[in-house]
Amino acid sequence: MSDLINHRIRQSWTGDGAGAASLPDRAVRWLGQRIGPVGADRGRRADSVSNLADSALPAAAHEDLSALLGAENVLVDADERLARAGGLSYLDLLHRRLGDAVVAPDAVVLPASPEQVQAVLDLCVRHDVGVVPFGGGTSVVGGVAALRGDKPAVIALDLVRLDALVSVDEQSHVAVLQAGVRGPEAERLLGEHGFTLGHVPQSFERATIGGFAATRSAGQASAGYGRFEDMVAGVRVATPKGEWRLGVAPASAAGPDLRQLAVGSEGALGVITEVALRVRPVPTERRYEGWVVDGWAAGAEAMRALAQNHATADVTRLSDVDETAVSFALNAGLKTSALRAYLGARGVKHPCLLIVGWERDVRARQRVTAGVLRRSGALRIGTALGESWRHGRFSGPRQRDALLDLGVCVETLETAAYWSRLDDLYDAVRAALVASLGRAIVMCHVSHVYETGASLYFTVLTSRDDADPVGQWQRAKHAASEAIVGLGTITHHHAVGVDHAPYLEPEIGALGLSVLRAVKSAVDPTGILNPGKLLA
Ligand SMILES: Cc1cc2nc3c(=O)[nH]c(=O)nc-3n(C[C@H](O)[C@H](O)[C@H](O)COP(=O)(O)OP(=O)(O)OC[C@H]3O[C@@H](n4cnc5c(N)ncnc54)[C@H](O)[C@@H]3O)c2cc1C
Repeated sequence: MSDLINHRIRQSWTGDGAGAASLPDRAVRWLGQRIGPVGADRGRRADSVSNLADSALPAAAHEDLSALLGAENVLVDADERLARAGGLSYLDLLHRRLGDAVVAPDAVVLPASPEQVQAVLDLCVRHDVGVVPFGGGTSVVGGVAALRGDKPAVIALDLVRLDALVSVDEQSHVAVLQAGVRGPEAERLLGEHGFTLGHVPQSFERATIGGFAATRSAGQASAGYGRFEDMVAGVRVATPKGEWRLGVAPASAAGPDLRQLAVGSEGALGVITEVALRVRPVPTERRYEGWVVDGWAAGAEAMRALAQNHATADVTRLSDVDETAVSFALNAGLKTSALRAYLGARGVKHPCLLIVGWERDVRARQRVTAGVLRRSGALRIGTALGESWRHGRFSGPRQRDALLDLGVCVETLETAAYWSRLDDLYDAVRAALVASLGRAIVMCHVSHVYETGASLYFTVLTSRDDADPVGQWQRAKHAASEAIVGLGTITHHHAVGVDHAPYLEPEIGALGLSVLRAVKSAVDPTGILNPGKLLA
């Protein structure tokens, strides 16, 4: 099939462009001055995709899957296959925008229960068909790429129909959700019982419970609610060797915690069908504040002081000088010139924005946090800035679409390190990106803090190199990854997928890798699960 007109293909966060943000003219001009040519004529979207191969799903497998799930839940038409052809990284979106050939799964399969997921796996073992577990498809590391490995065909096992709240143990504060429930629906279902998960990554609107667990996701409020793995009390996992259920008590000394083999398994060790989660009462009050600190080093010290004095807010976040400047420049709603004047009058030369937000025990905790921040030299700007951040907290992906439309290469990468290495890591990654990209804005924030260290989340904006747009980002990403090795982790929350697989061994060692391979061969001896991910 060639030159297929396809409206389902995901060229953006919003898919068809509805709901996409647009950037004010002055922001576009400001960007052009900083990174070179940008403009409406540079972000063309293809309305066609070339060379989508016909489905290679063997007829016998198709028949068996249809008998199991009903023909309407085994989709082989191009639209459905293209809609699951990869995730949402810059390169994923770029390939589709440019109309490049895409690799799509041979079929999309929609089981409706954990039992059906298990039966699909059994069937795929018999027919030797690869399986890509597909949640919200928001992976930015190639986690849902339709790779076949040594298999003749691969299906996307979309968990969208596993959309139920299974149970709520109100006494223990544990709820069981099926894997395909998306972030907002999880909050709605739990909210009916007076609970919240408090897991709000920027991909919240689309990503799923199963995807959060499979990638060790971290939400914007991780300082208060924990990373997703901290919330996981138990898992139900389908594997080619049968079902695995783990998690019978809040804590256990019965050997290594095998739940952690499912959490972060990225679809390579099993399909997570249900997750038991620690939940908390819905907050009755919230307060978000903006603070400013002078310079990145002072900001990082303030974050460390908060973490080590147990004074973090539920959201605790620091932007570096460049990210602060960009958010002032791109955010038309903020009265940024007045703010700059105020900061100048207070002697702040290199403003770095700090956002802190509390969702329980607000008054008492706010006093503790504020005390540490003041001692760290930070200035409170007020709740307007904090609330403005809270309201725009999910708008990043829409702004990314608007930037892609202008021909901007925009991508993010993340890592984490101990406090003693954080500055070195920050400098090394920045230097690698700038050396590779030339004229670029490289900005960073800390949004996940621990007593022992913090994450670093870099965002890069540069004018797209039309002669070699893919190579432009691949070289920069490689340079940044090389800079990370030895100083921090190759991924703090985006997971390994395809993109980080070459860097797994330097991080966990050859022995670590062989332990993971041994586990894989125990649960998936013929290697049908997510070929080429995690363990490339
Ligand atoms: C704009 C944007 C912002 C983001 N912000 C954040 C953020 O703030 N924090 C964060 O942690 N991540 C973030 N991400 C990354 C991504 O959203 C997370 O990795 C998320 O956890 C993936 O969930 P998903 O349901 O979309 O999974 P998918 O993308 O569908 O899958 C991700 C991986 O998990 C596997 N998988 C999915 N479901 C299952 C299952 N049920 N069983 C077994 N394996 C499964 C897939 O095979 C794949 O390898 C962001 C991504 C984007 C595009």
